[in-house]
This record gives sequence, C-alpha cells and structure tokens, in this order.
Amino acid sequence: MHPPGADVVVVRHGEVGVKSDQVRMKMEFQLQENLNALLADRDLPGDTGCQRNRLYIRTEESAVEDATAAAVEAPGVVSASPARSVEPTLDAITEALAETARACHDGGPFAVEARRAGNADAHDFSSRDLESEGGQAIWDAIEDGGGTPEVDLDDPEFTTFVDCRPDEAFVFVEKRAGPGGLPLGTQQPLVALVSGGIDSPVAAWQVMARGAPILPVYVDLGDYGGADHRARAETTVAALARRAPNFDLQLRVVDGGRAVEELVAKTDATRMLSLRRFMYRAAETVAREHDAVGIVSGEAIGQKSSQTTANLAATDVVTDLPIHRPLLTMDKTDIIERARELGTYDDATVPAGCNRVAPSRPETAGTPMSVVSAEPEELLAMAESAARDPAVVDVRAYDETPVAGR
Ligand SMILES: Nc1ncnc2c1ncn2[C@@H]1O[C@H](COP(=O)(O)OP(=O)(O)OP(=O)(O)O)[C@@H](O)[C@H]1O
Repeated sequence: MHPPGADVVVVRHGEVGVKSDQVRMKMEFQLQENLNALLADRDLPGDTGCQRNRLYIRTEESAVEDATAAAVEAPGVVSASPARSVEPTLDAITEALAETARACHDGGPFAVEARRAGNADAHDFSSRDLESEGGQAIWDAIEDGGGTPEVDLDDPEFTTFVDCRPDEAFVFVEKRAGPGGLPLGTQQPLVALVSGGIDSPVAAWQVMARGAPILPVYVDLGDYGGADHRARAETTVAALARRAPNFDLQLRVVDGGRAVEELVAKTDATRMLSLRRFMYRAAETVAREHDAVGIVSGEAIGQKSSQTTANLAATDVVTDLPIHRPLLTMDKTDIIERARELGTYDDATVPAGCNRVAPSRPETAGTPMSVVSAEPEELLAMAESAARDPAVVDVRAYDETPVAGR
C-alpha cells in the first residue's frame, strides 16, 4: 500500500551502514547498480540515488509498488517503502498525512511514527511535533470522512511513517522486508552446486544474500537423472537469476552420466561419497577457470547418510577450495520455509523420476582412505575433463512457468 502521489521508494540497508566510509560508499554504489538492473530487467521506470545511508528510487506512482517489490529482492536491502516525497515543512507533511489517511485508512486505531534527521536547526519542529500535529491531521481526516478516529500507539492497525530529512521528507505506510545481508557483487564469486532439489537453491541464495555472485553448476546424471531432473535445476537457477539480472548466472551442466554408471557398476557402500567427490572436483575445475574462490553445497549435518559429520570430512579432502555449507546446521523444516519464500520450493518438489543411484546400505562413517580405495581410479580425471567442457544454459530466457507447466 502507498500514499496517494507516491513517487519514490525509500530503500534501507543494514550492515552496509556500519562499514568505513570508503567501503560503505563502494557497497552503496554496487547496490545502486543492482537496483537499477532489477528495474531495467522488469521494464520499470526509475532512477536510483543515494543519500545519507538511504537509497531512493525515483519513479512514478503507477510503478512504485513493482519497484518496491524489485527492491526487496536485492541482497543488502533490509526494507523498502513506497513513499511520497514532500517539502520538509510541518504544513506539507501534515497535509500529506491527512491525504494518506483519506486514501489508505480502512478503520482501526492509528499511530504516527516520525523520525527527523539532520542538525537540530535543520527544521523548526521536532519529531514529537510531527507526531502530534500529524496525528491531529489524521484524526480530522478520519472524522471528516465519517469515521471514528482512535489512537493506539502500542498496537495500531494503521501506521503512517514520516522520515524527515534536511531537504526532503517522506511519508509512507509500510516497510516491506528485504533479504538483508550485503549487496551482490561485494564478495568474490563462488561455484554453487545446484541440483534442483529443495536445499541447494536455498544454499546458493544464502551466499548471494551475503554478497557473493554464484556460478551455478549442475551435474547431469545421465540415465540416473533424466530430463525433468535437469529441468528442475534450470528452473530454480532461473529463479535466482531473476534476482540478479546484472550477473552471469548461466548454468554450467557437467556430464556425469558415465561416471555414475561406473560408480553403480564398481562401488557399493561408498558410492554416494565418490559421487560427491566427483561433483566437488568438477566444481573446483569450473571455479579455477572463472576465478571463483569456493564451492557452495546444500548439505546439512545428518540430513542424508552422505551428510554425516564423518562423511563430510571424508569427501572434503578432494578439493583445496573451501566448501561452504550455509545450511549445515539448519533443520529441514526451516530450509523448506526458506525455499517457499524464495519461490523455488514448488519446482524442487516436482517428481523427477530419477533412477536410484544410492546403495541399499550406504556408509555412514567413511574416511578419505576408505572412499578412495573403493573408487574407480579415473573418476577424478573424468570430473576434470567433463567440467572443462560443460554445456552452458542461459536461464535468463526462462519465464516463470514452473517445470510442471512446460
Ligand atoms: N546433480 C547435481 N548437480 C549439482 N549438484 C548436486 C547434484 N546433486 C547434489 N548436488 C549437491 O550436493 C548437495 C547434496 O546433495 P544430496 O542429493 O545428497 O542432498 P539433498 O539434501 O537432497 O540436496 P538438494 O535438496 O539440494 O538436492 C546438494 O545440495 C547440491 O549442492
């Protein structure tokens, strides 16, 4: 919801604000670029500027809701509000508050929350004045409209906010939450192993939300995966790419079909651990080629037999790069909730009809030696060779049609 005449989105960042001036300015610039890219990608009019710890998207009322929706998808954004900008005078602000109440108040107790920034002499009124005079203006507007005004400062149903700055004031009625974290592109890139299941897209998004661009890698399991399995990975990466239109999120598809066949034929209890080693080595090969500095995986302690603490240790040694596991200590129910928020859950749960790779009695306490000694000798060379020549899928061409609808 927005006040009538809303012409700006007020965008707040969090952690960026506690950095040194130099770092903060760099991060704000990156966030500005990312917001402009999101607007352009969605054909929304708007120009992003930055002033005193806030970013502002100047736009039109017809686009202000969509521009706000775009802003709250950008890593680094803590919250955003579709707002109306007015002169920083008591008269202009109270008039805007009254108009906002006339247009947006739909019954229930109200409150005014005002903040004033700048030197004490920047305005000839205080934030308390704004709240009391603004409250009176809203009271009168509700009464004039035939309603019964009621104030409740502790638990209002309708809150109007005023953010009064030295040369401009903003009036708004909601603060929409963003992902927080840091602007995408303020960290070095990571290779994200994305399977199209529930977990890996969430893991990839977690590192993106801390500022790290990802190079998504999917390992095609051949007859053990199937077209739908790969389509799930493509669609979930497309969902991530829509949030990062100015970054290269093309999906690298590494052929793992022959490797899986070898593993099914020649290994048993440690099969999934060798498959994981194949994937890490493939990810490392892609990372080295693109100057990425680590690997992201969606594993969580104990979620599967291949994810016991021992097995994570047994497989990690295949690469010198750090393996980041943002979901390591999360419960599945929380991961599912994040996947729903991210919009990747529905596609991740489409049945993919994969053939079973896992052995009936998987190892739960592997060691690096026990895994390597049971593994086909050429496995890692196969991973390197397949990863040097991946198929590249440009997921930007994907619309939002879910896998099931294709
Ligand atoms: N075919 C694949 N291509 C790329 N990465 C994969 C693939 N399969 C698994 N991974 C990576 O390995 C991690 C663990 O996979 P596994 O299938 O054991 O667990 P999972 O909990 O089902 O993961 P997910 O829900 O992401 O599929 C995944 O989160 C992902 O990062």
